[in-house]
Amino acid sequence: MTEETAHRRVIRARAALPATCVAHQQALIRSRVLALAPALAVLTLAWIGLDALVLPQAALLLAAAGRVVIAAGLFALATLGRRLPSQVVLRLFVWLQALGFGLMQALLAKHHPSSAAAISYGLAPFVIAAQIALFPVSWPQALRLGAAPVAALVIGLVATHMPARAAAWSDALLLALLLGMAAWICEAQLRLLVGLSAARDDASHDALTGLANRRAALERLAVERGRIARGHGAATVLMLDLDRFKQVNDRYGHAAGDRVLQAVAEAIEAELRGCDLGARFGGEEFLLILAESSLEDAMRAAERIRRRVAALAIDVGTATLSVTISIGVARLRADAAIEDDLARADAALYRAKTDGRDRCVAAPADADAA
Ligand SMILES: Nc1nc2c(ncn2[C@@H]2O[C@H](COP(=O)(O)OP(=O)(O)OP(=O)(O)O)[C@@H](O)[C@H]2O)c(=O)[nH]1
Repeated sequence: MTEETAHRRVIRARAALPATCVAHQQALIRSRVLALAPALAVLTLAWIGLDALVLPQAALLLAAAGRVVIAAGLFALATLGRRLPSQVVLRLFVWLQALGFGLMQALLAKHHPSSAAAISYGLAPFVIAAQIALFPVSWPQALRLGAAPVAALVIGLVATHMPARAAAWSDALLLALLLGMAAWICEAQLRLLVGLSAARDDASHDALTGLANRRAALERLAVERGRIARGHGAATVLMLDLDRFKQVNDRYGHAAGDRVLQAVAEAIEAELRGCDLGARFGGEEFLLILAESSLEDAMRAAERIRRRVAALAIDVGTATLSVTISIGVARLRADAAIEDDLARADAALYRAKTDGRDRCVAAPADADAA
């Protein structure tokens, strides 16, 4: 199963989980398993020292061999986990421990009955249940993961012939309680993550148009400029402004103006590639950052956007409106401040306005150099 498929499954299971949140969730799950697995492997090996204090020689050999196998599995998971979907990594993590320690207890019970209940093995289901609580997954997912410690407990109880005893029922009850609490904590973590993702989204997006906001655009400009300064590629900025937009507000009202801004934003978005960024930079001003594009590429893109917007028929309830835009285009330069390049794009936009609007103009220095 690919990471993409695993993502889709999670989204289906939790319809409200936004895609950005799923990415954070997957990253958290993976990083926690990759941090825990080697630590548990070392602890598992170190426990052989304690086994030596309480187990007879023959049982000790079996226990040590089992612990080495489990630790090797955990180390392997820590190494290979980066290449597997994080949901798979998490399932392997809990089932490896559950089956490993459960089978260990069963083997010890078979060959060395008095050693079976000795230190640690009986604790494994409870420790695994507590570990599940460390992951931000939905409560149904947490309960499904809970099948692993339940299996470990059943194997242990059957192997030590305890099912009929009161202690077995209290173990089962304790495990159910722990799993319920783990599921609750998992769900709480997931909700926190959803809230955090939404807050991050709000901080970087414009609420009206859904485009990036000014802050996100400035951050992206700094990244692009850094790339250019290191000699990687070229980038351009497009400063875009609606023509005579005040008249739209004055004639049709602010709500109609907002609808126009949304329609223009959609048109812009439709023309951008995945590597570009479209941002609402001010009231009716947009800033587009085109990655890996020369001035000629940018002028072609600007013209496409201008034509697309001019062709819009925007239904604002009381009327269907057409609007035009003017665009100033400038290259990002390695040896200039970002503010200077923005000022050049702005100057080109001003030229487009004074030349009659509904047109694209390249910044003078770029046009000369091109
Ligand atoms: N509906 C709406 N209007 C906005 C928003 N932000 C800014 N505006 C309006 O955008 C208009 C900008 O008008 P001006 O700067 O005079 O420019 P213009 O009418 O577009 O004229 P030119 O740019 O010269 O073509 C003002 O009426 C602002 O109130 C917004 O979020 N929603």
